[in-house]
Amino acid sequence: MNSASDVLIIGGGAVGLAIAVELRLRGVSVTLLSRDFKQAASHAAAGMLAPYAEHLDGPMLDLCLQSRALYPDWTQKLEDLTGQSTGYWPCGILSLELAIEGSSPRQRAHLPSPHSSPYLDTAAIHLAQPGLGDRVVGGWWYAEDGQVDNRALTLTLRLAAESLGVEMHEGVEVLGLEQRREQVVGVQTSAGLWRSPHYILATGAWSRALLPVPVQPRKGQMFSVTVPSGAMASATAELPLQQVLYAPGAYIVPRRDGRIVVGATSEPVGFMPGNTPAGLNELLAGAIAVYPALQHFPIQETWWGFRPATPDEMPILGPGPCDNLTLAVGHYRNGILLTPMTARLIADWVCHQQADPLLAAFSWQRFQAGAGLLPAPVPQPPSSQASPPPLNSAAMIQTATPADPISAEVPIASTSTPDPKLLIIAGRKFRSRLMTGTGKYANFDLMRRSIAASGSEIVTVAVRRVQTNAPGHEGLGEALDWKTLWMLPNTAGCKTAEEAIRVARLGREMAKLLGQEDNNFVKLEVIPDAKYLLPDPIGTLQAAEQLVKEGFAVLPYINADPLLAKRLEEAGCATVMPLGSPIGSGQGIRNAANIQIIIENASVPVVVDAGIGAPSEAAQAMEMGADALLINTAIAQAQDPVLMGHAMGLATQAGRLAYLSGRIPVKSYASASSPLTGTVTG
Ligand SMILES: Cc1cc2nc3c(=O)[nH]c(=O)nc-3n(C[C@H](O)[C@H](O)[C@H](O)COP(=O)(O)OP(=O)(O)OC[C@H]3O[C@@H](n4cnc5c(N)ncnc54)[C@H](O)[C@@H]3O)c2cc1C
Ligand SMILES: CC(=O)[C@@H](O)[C@H](O)COP(=O)(O)O
Repeated sequence: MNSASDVLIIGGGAVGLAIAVELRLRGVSVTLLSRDFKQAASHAAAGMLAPYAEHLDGPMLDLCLQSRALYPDWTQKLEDLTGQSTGYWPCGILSLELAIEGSSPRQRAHLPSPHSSPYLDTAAIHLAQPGLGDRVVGGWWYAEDGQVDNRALTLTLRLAAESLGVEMHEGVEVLGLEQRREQVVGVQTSAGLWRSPHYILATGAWSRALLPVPVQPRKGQMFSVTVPSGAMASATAELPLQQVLYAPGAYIVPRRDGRIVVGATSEPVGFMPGNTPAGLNELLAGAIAVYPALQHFPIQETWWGFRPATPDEMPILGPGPCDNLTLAVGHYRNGILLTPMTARLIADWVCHQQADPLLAAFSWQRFQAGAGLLPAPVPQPPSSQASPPPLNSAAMIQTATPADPISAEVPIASTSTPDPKLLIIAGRKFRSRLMTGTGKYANFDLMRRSIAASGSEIVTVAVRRVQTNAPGHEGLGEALDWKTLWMLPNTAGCKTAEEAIRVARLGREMAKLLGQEDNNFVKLEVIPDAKYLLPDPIGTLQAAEQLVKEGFAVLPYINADPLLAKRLEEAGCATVMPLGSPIGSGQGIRNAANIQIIIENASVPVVVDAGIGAPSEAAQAMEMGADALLINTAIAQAQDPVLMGHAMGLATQAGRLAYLSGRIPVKSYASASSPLTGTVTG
């Protein structure tokens, strides 16, 4: 076992390194473990310091402005410590407005300036920056924004950390945090167990592997060119670009050493590595439109990186869910800019347990409760009308009252960490992870009470059957309270992509008519096969691509095919919904291995849909790491649907909590529960 210093930092990107330096300067001993410096977003970034050009607002703007203000002294201090340049350059940023192709540039209206920065019209902007393309019709001059050479900065931070005596271990991967009650008691790593009094998580886009924080990778591709000597302004041998050009299609960041860095795509493709022709094409076209001379500059390098994105695009900073765990993750697009302020705030917290008021807006707990939630997430004990069989109440997990729904996520007697993560689909937040159906119920009253008992917030409705008043569906649209439930129109009954697209559009209208104006969700089912009700993968992909283009949040029902799931995710689907076994079969999870692969690779929520027959199977899917479930037949056709709804709701929660807790490994042999040594003989 390795005994670390006062503080153990996990992650050696700019954020982890800067915190290490700041803590050492305050006399704290620090160990830093990092898997791979080269994979860090800090290495891949463009290094813009752009709170204005990025159009930030609220507490995020405050944080970024304070961080930008720290940059001159902070970089000077690092340069004094190491003798190395950070490439900090307060060069200003020109944020450009482009005419839409085909429209008259003169007719293009511009947005008001967000920070009373000067707007430059067409003539002024071409004067301010010679060589701009014809499509540039104006823009804002943000004199206080600038840049730092992020690679030079991270190198300088590493040298500073080393020279200050930070114990750094590059190439060490942290595999898991060992938690006991509200304490981290150690970290399991590729180089053994480490213990420390305090831990800081600074693992960027990879944070979710260690803690269930809502951080997702958002890939960005980049390239760089070098300015050829012939392109220097001849009289002065000056570089042709002296400021950052920030445009909708691409940004262009000239470095002082003659490189020009161009970025960046923004792709929700998980951790898929590599530059792609489409990505580079997008950047090349965007950059050449802004600054045409660039098309003749030799390409120097192409690369990519993963931004750590949170649902609200703000970082997660400050105390974590354990007493001795501090979080500094999720800096998304502005982590280089936010590095000095993050280091200062985190060091204040660790050294003095002093939380700057600004930190409140960046707490991990903001994802636990609050805005955007529908109000009925708790599985409700069945009402007296449901005539439940006698239950041993002492054996039941207690649930909270409806007035306290969030606490019901955790069994009351438990000391485990509550699930900090909401289910987020297409930006909409839900507390319940169980979706339910509306078919096959004996009557609407039973349906309403079963859904309420399950705690489900998302309820799917077969658009075609409602529209045609199919048996059991007459008046179904009006039978549920859509003020408290979120409608998921589905395309059941559609055999082809074309039909499904048509029905999805009808579903959107139906949701509107029933009061959900902003509901763009559709559960996409393309099912040509009546016997097994298996979905058509090709038709599903085709329909999904079209519906995504039309602005739908598409939740496709699929066989558990990992490659198809990835293709659908790449096409922009909001979830993937692999079936456990055929619809209504009650066979449970018959394809666990493939569902596991889908879960491991998905960056969108994975909803296990269809075939679940019993609560143990619901729990099984959630224990595997599914984000949510959809269950219809097992509830609607149970002998007591209301009671079964309740059971399924609890099983979904139990499975989720078990997944978050981390189950013990399966072993071939027994291991005694009490010590084998030191026992009394006789
Ligand atoms: C293409 C691109 C352009 C960008 N441009 C800008 C910009 O212009 N301006 C700006 O301010 N920001 C920009 N960003 C965002 C910025 O780069 C990030 O927000 C910031 O670098 C995050 O820093 P970090 O230290 O938190 O994470 P990272 O730099 O990603 O570092 C995380 C480190 O943790 C390590 N790690 C992860 N898991 C483990 C584990 N289990 N065990 C051990 N080590 C682990 C990783 O190996 C990595 O070294 C850009 C990002 C990208 C990808
Ligand atoms: C209602 C619905 O969408 C079903 O088609 C879904 O697939 C659930 O399947 P089970 O009825 O097997 O739970």
